[in-house]
Amino acid sequence: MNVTLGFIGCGNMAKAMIGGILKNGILMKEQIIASAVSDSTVAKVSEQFGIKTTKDNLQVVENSDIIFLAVKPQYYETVIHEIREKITDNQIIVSIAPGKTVDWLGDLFGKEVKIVRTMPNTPALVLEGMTGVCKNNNVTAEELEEVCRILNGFGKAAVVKEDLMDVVVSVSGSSPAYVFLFIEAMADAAVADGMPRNLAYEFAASAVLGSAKMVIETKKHPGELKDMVCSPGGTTIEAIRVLEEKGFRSSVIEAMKACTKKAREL
Ligand SMILES: NC(=O)C1=CN([C@@H]2O[C@H](COP(=O)(O)OP(=O)(O)OC[C@H]3O[C@@H](n4cnc5c(N)ncnc54)[C@H](OP(=O)(O)O)[C@@H]3O)[C@@H](O)[C@H]2O)C=CC1
Ligand SMILES: O=C(O)[C@@H]1CCC=N1
Repeated sequence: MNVTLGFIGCGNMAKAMIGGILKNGILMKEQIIASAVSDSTVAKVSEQFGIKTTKDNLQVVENSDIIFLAVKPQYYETVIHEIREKITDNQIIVSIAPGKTVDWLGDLFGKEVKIVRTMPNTPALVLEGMTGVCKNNNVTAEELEEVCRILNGFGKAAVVKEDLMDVVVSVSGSSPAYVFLFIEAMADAAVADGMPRNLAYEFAASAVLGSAKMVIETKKHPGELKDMVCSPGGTTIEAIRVLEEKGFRSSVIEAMKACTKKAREL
C-alpha cells in the first residue's frame, strides 16, 4: 500500500498493530512512524520494529496520511488539542479508544476532519485481530476501504453501526483478557492434576484455538459443537454440569455487560 501511517502513543495496542502490519508486509517499516512520552518506549519500539519513533506528536502528524490515536482515552483531549491545527483535509484520524464517539472527536478537532472510529484487539500481533469500524461523514467509502485494508492486514475488520461500538469493546477489544484468564484457569487445573505447566498451557491454548476455528469454519451453532463433545454418561457433561452450577455462562454475560457499561461511560 502506498500510504504513510502514524501512531500517537505506542503501547500494547499500537505495538500489536504495528507488529501485525509488518509481519503481514502490507506496509514497510519506512512507512510507519510512532510517538511516545518516555525515552525508553521511543528507543524500545524503534529497536523492536525498525520504524521511526519520536517524542514529538506533531512529527507524526507531519509524516502520516493516516494517524492512529493510540493513547489512553483520558489523554485524547490533550493530544487532539496539541495536533488539531496541523491536521489537513486529506488526513484520516483513526481512533482506537472505547467510548469516544465520532461526534465527540469531531467537536474536539473543531473543524471538518476525517474520522474513523475503531475497536481493535491485541491478537492483531499474530494476524488474528478483529476490529469493529465506523466513520464520520467526511470519510468517503474509498477512504474507509483503505483503512479497512490496513485493519484486514492484521486480521479482520467489520463495519458496524456506531451504537454497537461499545458492544465491540466487550466482545472483541477486551475479550482476549477473559480468554487468557480461561486458558490460565484450565492450565491451573491441569497442573493441579499433575501436568507440567508449559504442557498445560499448550493443551489449554490449543483447545481454545481449535474450538474457535470450529465455530468459524463449520458455522455450526456453538451449542451443537458442545453437544458433539458431550458423550452420554461421559466426562464432558460432568464438567458442563459443574460450570453451569457455578454460573459460568451468567458470569461471562454479567462481566461483559459491565465492560460495555464502562465503555459507554468513558
Ligand atoms: N490494550 C488493548 O488490548 C486495547 C487497547 N485499546 C485502546 O488503545 C489505546 C491505548 O491503549 P494501550 O496500548 O493498552 O495503552 P498503553 O498504556 O500500553 O500505551 C499508551 C501509550 O501512549 C503513550 N502516551 C501517553 N501519553 C501520550 C501523549 N501525550 N502523546 C503521545 N503518546 C502518549 C505512552 O507512552 P509511554 O510508553 O512513553 O508511557 C504509551 O506508549 C487506549 O485508548 C485503549 O483503550 C483498544 C483496544 C484494545
Ligand atoms: O481495557 C481497556 O480499557 C482497553 C479497551 C479495550 C481493551 N483494552
